[in-house]
Amino acid sequence: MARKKIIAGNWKMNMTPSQTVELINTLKPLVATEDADVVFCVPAIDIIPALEASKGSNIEIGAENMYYEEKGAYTGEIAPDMLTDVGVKYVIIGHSERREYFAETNETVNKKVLKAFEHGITPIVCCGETLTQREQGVTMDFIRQQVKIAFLGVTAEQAKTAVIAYEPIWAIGTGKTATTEQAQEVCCGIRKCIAEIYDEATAEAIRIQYGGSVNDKTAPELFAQPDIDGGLVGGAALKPDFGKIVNWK
Ligand SMILES: O=C[C@H](O)COP(=O)(O)O
Repeated sequence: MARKKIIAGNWKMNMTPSQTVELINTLKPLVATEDADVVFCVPAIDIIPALEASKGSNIEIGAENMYYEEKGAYTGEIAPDMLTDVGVKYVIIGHSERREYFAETNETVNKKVLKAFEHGITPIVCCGETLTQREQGVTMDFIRQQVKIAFLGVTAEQAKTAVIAYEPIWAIGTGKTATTEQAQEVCCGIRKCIAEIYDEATAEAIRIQYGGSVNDKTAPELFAQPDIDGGLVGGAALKPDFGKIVNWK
């Protein structure tokens, strides 16, 4: 069974609501395709204008984060119901920037992943090693731990619909893309890890993205790899070139 590619933009903390509308109007015709799922993960305040602006297009809107409680005294957080109420289908969980600057751990990532599934939101679960870990030769050990904890308590049926984003931290926003071989090797390792946790059918179904300085030049070779099912794109998702990344073939 061929997996449909999923190409997502992670806008991070960029774009005001009015800039959001402008950017989506520019990108809408450029990202039109039936070959891939196209997702724009945007800051919370941009979600509603993004949904409005993308109406009638193939663009799905995702959130960049979500809390794992239903509601209550959690100042500044966004509840899953708030996302589903307006039509959000995806949420990025455990991005390395959330782990580094906002103290997210494998355990909070797991709670958020479970909560996302409970609400029918597809989590894009991020993992990835630091440069030191790569140099120490522990890349796969580290990532396997991240993935195993993130998926604790997740059923095989749920896992089949999940998205994992492999993002080597040293390649994020640095202009240093992992080589195609490095990216394929880790994505293949993640798929094997999913097969160990669940079974071959789940491993075959789950979609694994690569992220880290993806651009329109590197995307075609990366996305042609057998275990790379698309990308999670930061900087290049804010430019018209994102259209070329989406239509990489
Ligand atoms: O989530 C996206 C990644 O952090 C990649 O960002 P980048 O494409 O700007 O390196």
